[in-house]
Amino acid sequence: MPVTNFDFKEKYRYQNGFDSYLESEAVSGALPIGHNSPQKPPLGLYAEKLSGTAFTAPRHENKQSWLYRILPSCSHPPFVQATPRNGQEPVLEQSPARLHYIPNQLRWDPFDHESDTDFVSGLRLVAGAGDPTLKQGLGMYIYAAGKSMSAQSAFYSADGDLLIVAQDGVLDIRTEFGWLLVRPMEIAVIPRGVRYQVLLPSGPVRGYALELYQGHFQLPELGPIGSNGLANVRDFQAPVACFSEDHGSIALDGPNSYTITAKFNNTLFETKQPHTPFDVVAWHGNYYPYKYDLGRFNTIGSISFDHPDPSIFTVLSAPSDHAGTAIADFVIFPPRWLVGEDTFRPPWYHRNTMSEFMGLITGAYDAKKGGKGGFVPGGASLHNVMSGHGPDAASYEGARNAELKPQKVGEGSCAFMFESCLMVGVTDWGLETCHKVQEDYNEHSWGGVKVHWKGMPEGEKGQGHLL
Ligand SMILES: O=C(O)Cc1cc(O)ccc1O
Ligand SMILES: [Fe+2]
Repeated sequence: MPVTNFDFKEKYRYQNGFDSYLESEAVSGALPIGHNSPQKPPLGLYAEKLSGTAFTAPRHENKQSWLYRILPSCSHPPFVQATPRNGQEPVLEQSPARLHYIPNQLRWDPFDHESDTDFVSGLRLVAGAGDPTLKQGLGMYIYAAGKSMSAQSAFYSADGDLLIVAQDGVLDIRTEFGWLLVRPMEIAVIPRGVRYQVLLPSGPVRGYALELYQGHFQLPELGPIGSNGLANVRDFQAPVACFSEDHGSIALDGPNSYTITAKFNNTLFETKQPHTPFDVVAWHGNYYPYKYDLGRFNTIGSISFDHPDPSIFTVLSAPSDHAGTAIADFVIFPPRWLVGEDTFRPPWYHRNTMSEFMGLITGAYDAKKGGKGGFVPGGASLHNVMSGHGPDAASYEGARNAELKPQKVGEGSCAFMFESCLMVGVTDWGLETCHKVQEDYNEHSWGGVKVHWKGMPEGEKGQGHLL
């Protein structure tokens, strides 16, 4: 029987901090002191470095971790392209030629739960931009899984960092660095290359994910807000080291074999090895998986007038090379007080040079009706570059006529947005195969917008500027 070092009370201990330099050892003395790679690391472990940036990246960007493990991760036979399992395959196709770039506003009904998939086979690329081979762009996913990944398996992506937004069901994520329990209203980030396994302790799961092909998520600058607010550094949680001792002694295809699946240029490859990939006894570094509870977000807004830009609700931001312009911002709309005087309080009508993919974790969104055919938990919308959008007609009329008392909006609800500076293409799956696109989205939302124009003031009638 494989031996693991955790007792269940200890399993979900975390270390706190964002982009911190952390260290953790499951057995005391496993971390070398004053060295990264001694001639013989403690306890007979191998030292292995995991780089999340170029060796020469500037210090403030540099990301790496040192793992002290029973066997190095290279000890496996060559990868071969994975064959479909029970016809259940993830939908990952992202060649720009296969994506549909369309200016229409799109909205999806809640995506289906699935029973036969695990986290990997249940990944569906809905939309994306760029190319993982060039380390440019991003992919936007829905996941729906009904089964845990096999205890003898692990997955990693060479394509990017994966931000997971849990919408329904609990994910128990075993990583090389230790465990993360991710519940609805929590998010997790699994950096490029980190091996992990997703277990479902309480049944089927569904949620959203964003894969970032370039750079890493950062906390947004706070500017005049000051040194606290929005997502605070100490509320990000990283695992503690936790390992299995199953270093294997039987044949590669024997019952004790571990399957490692790699996502490499949006194609899955597999290999089998006799030893567990979860054999990291200790680690130190600033390149690690982490989770964050969205309930801890310190929401900030206007206390005078006007509706501010949604950038004040940014949890994490992945910048492009151009200051202030993100490849991906992860933005949430949590419960908050609105007090603006003489203000139209919901989002204004707008067109944006950025593209906006939105999802709803729970509850309702203040600019859109819920219910059948509306914006519903587990569904999504996409307002691409310069596609006009804003409150649906009923929400507009409601807010236009509302008495402007202090009002708590979004109680018990949370919508989110993946906002990108890139034009986003939609996959065949997102447009056709999923059968969730709402054909009447425009009509349903804006078909009923009324004319409120009062006509030319008396003295102006008949003037030449009306053509
Ligand atoms: O379109 C949306 O619903 C998202 C959004 C919200 C907001 O408060 C301001 C701008 C914006 O794009
Ligand atoms: Fe918008």
